[in-house]
Amino acid sequence: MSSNINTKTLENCIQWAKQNGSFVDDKLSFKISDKTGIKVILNSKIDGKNDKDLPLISIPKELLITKEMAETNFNITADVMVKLNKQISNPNAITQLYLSKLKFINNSEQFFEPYLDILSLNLNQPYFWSLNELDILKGTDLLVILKSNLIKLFNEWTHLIELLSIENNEDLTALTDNSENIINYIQNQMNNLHNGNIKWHNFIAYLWSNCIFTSRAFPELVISDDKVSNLQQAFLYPIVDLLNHQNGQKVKWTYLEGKVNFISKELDKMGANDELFNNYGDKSNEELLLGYGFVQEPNGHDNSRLTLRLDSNLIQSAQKFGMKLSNVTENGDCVQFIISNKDPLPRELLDFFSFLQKINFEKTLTYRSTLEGVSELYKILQSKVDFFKSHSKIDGTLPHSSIIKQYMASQRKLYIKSAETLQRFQKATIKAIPSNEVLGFKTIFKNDKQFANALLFAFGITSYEDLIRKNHTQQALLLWIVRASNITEDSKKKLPFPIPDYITSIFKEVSDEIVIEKEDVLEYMDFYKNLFPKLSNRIPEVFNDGNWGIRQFIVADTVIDNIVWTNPNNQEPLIVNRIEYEYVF
Ligand SMILES: C[S@@+](CC[C@H](N)C(=O)[O-])C[C@H]1O[C@@H](n2cnc3c(N)ncnc32)[C@H](O)[C@@H]1O
Repeated sequence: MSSNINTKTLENCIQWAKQNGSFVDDKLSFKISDKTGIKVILNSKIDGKNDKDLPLISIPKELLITKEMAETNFNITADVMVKLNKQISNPNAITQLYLSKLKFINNSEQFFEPYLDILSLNLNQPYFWSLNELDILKGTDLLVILKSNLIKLFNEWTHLIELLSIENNEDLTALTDNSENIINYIQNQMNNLHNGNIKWHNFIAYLWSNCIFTSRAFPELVISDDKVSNLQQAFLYPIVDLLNHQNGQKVKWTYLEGKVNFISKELDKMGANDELFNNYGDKSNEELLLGYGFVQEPNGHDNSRLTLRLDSNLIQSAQKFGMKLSNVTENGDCVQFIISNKDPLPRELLDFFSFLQKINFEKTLTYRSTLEGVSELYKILQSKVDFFKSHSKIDGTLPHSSIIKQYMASQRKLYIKSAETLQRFQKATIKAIPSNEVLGFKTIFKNDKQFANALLFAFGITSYEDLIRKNHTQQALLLWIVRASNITEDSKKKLPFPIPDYITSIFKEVSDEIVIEKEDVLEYMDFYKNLFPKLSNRIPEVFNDGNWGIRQFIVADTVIDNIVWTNPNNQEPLIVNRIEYEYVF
């Protein structure tokens, strides 16, 4: 973390806290590091505190920066308060504005000055990244959320200064609801911000305050029991906010006799020079990056949003069909699924993709629609893996290149995990189909010798593998489906293998319902003329037994749409009965 803080400002802040009634364990030292800014280190092992819940740091309430103080400072009347609550949903808005006032009005008499001095002007959240760096985020949800947060924050600030009748000298009308303009404004203000050369009521000051809050504030609930109506309401907690975060750390924040205490339950495992950590909560890398400007790797709490933009009618019909869709965007044309380390392949996502592949003949989700959905979903997950891979190859000299790379790598890892889980799901689903409800084309080729031999003449293929290699599977499948449709009770008995009844009955069903247009016939003409009457003349025992007219092939094609799924791993078509799919994972 780049920082404009030095050892002296840090030391002043600790002294200020101690002189004003704080307790800081003697065995804690405060250091500044290049990577993570200020951090807290153990000088030596701390005994006797772990089991007894004895605090390492205790801060009197007077040193906290709270909403109550902000309201007193701005003289908020009951009338304004009602309007504030109505127009601004962020319960910390007024406290953030108060923090800007404290930080950017130069006043060395100010009680909080030693604390304000350790709040860096140089923050790492992506809002402050260069245009080149933001450009790399194009196509990620991170950038979408960053932009929408900026729009919300700008509106919040506009309402706030209007309601409090604060005069602002900037003309920022062009920034309303325009994230590009807000981003350009931030870029133009960066130097001024870093030099502290801004007015406390400017939007850039408010953005800074907001980022200080998201990265350092503690929930008000710690100090006010159940009096807080909004769980997001927060306060600044000097000294304890110098602790960095590590996932999984066992810590406690307590409030006793007017002091807020920090307790660590990790001391037994720690010794001299170990860093003492806080725990900011179970956060994904996206939340950490936007809120705090860093990511954790590995991060068991990581997740990614898979956003699909679709026709809103389709989303509605999925819901009507009974699909559970927890995240549909307000305008109804986007649906989102959370891919997480704990659940890399949500059931909701699998079912939704099965629904998307369902055809009208299917009244339920079937094994076929589910497997077809798996194939489509796999392509999307793979394209995500490729996207995050190509986006991690970036210019290493950019100031935040290493954070960006870590973020892209962690997103990629999630999608790899999701795609691998999907492969396992596909295997399990194929295995779960009852054996009498599925027939693989490889088995057909092996059992129906007469047909397999006929293919040698039709396409010059010598084996099943040759058929796949020469890409004649679809044509061979069409021929075989027509053959199956021509099997009569009599000819059935002569075959050395059984043809499942569902194939013939679905063929009949499609044949009865299908309406064939002239265009359909034209589409099949070339294929048909290439093979017939050549095949019926040469191998009449196969291709002249029953009806081999062109209509049969048009029907067979629809039958394939109904009951065939081709495994993309080995190109084998599976003919699956139209039965309801059961989740087996
Ligand atoms: C509450 S402050 C902690 C003290 C902070 N290091 C400072 O210099 O004041 C939170 C900020 O510390 C940094 N930070 C905390 N934990 C970190 C971690 N595990 N890795 C990298 N940076 C971290 C981030 O910049 C974050 O916004």
